[in-house]
Amino acid sequence: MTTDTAAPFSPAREKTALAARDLYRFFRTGEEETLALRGVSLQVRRGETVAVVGPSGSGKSTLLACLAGLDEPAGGFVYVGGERISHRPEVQRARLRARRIGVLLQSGNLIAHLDVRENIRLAQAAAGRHRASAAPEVAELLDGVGLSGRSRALPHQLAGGELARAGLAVALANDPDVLLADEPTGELDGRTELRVLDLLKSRADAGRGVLVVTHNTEVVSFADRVLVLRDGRIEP
Ligand SMILES: Nc1ncnc2c1ncn2[C@@H]1O[C@H](COP(=O)(O)OP(=O)(O)OP(=O)(O)O)[C@@H](O)[C@H]1O
Repeated sequence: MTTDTAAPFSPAREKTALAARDLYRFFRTGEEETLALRGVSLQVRRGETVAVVGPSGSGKSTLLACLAGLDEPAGGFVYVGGERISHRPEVQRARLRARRIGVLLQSGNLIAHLDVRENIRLAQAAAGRHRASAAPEVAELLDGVGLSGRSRALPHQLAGGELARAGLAVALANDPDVLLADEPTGELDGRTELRVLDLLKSRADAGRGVLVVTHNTEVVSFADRVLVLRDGRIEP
């Protein structure tokens, strides 16, 4: 493993929103070792939506966590917007993530005691003043996800679909280069699902990258490319 800052491949900033090369991730539980990722390479170009599908246990959540810099791969690299996020101290990964990546996990990304507006502002503050000043307005973000009028609601006051959309607004709070989402349409009714898919599409149309992990066939058919993960590898 090298920690060289020079790009070992060509995650050209102008074309590539996200690039991963040769990602390996092991888990050890007692005597048992699980190889969750076995050499995963992928790119998400600017303007592109990529869906990752695969059976349970194939490594999708592990991959998403490594791409987001929430987890460190044992080997390989992740670049976002041309900057390496893997193999950096946690504090640097968090800063880079706040500035460049929107992450929507199924576990949610909202702070329970803050209302929706405060959650968005917190995400913007985490990216620093410079970035926040260029970030979308709270009202614009909420309008985009169809939650105008819910800005003062606390997470526990939101229904499942509203919660998912509030999470999406937080993930988009800093106009990220790339949006990484785990089942973004998981709990949505048909109409809201279409709205979220439109929003993801408009992210890509605006030159950002979108990568979604999903089992939903609507989401799969809307993606520009589909990657199948099986036993920690992308199928050729
Ligand atoms: N913290 C952990 N400790 C031990 N093993 C783990 C850990 N996290 C994941 N694994 C193992 O790594 C493999 C990949 O898990 P992962 O959760 O990434 O799969 P997945 O495709 O997201 O599954 P699902 O669709 O069920 O969420 C599985 O065998 C899982 O048991």
